[in-house]
Amino acid sequence: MRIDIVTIFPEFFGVLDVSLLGKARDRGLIDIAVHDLRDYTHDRHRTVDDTPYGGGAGMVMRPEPWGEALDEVLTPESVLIVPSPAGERFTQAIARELSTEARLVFACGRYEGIDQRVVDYASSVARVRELSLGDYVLNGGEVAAMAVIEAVGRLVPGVVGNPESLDEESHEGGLLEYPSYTKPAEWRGMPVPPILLSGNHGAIASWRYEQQLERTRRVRPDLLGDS
Ligand SMILES: CN1CCC[C@H](Cn2ccc3ccc(-c4n[nH]c(N)c4C#N)cc32)C1
Repeated sequence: MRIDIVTIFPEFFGVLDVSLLGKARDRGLIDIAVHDLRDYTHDRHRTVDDTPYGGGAGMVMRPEPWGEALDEVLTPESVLIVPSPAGERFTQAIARELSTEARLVFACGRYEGIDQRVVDYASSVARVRELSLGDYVLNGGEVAAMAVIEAVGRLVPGVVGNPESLDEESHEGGLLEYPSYTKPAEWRGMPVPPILLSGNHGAIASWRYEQQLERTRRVRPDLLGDS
């Protein structure tokens, strides 16, 4: 998978050189390139924003630099992901969809957002998905892009050592994950649930499924279609 990120804060993505995704990059499973939007400006001040038509607070990101940047990184097979509070809610199902794509491009906006004509133009040359992390307002798209890249990247075959672990985690199969325990068998007076020490793998699987149902009913009844 090839990932291109366009942003005015390229240094924000330095963390992608470490941890699981860093190893995936070293192993050639994921190729990530970060592009500074200001490299696609041509004025002395490398200006990326301007005042909004129609008035209103804040500044809007100019279309010209974005057009030049996306001309360079978008291909017909790309999916352009535009983080936005007005986007569709990002979910594990969308992460799975995106993990099968060959090329992802992230357009990280700032200020009050990107001139709408950039998304409109990009939609004529590639698939575009405006995605939201959730119903709250961030200051830009970088945090959301990082979250999507991590959620998608870990689903790329070969990135996670034990692919079976991906099947039992939260939001796979529509349920939250079961609670996990490790040594010691008792800690601060709290024992590990005895079933987990029984060696009875069928009973352990049943207990874990019941734990998933109970936790989902308690914390996220909406996932079960309950109001
Ligand atoms: C006051 N204004 C309102 C409009 C957005 C302005 C900041 N901003 C500029 C670009 C941009 C991209 C994403 C998000 C964002 N916020 N919340 C989420 N779930 C997001 C996601 N994905 C926010 C963003 C601030």
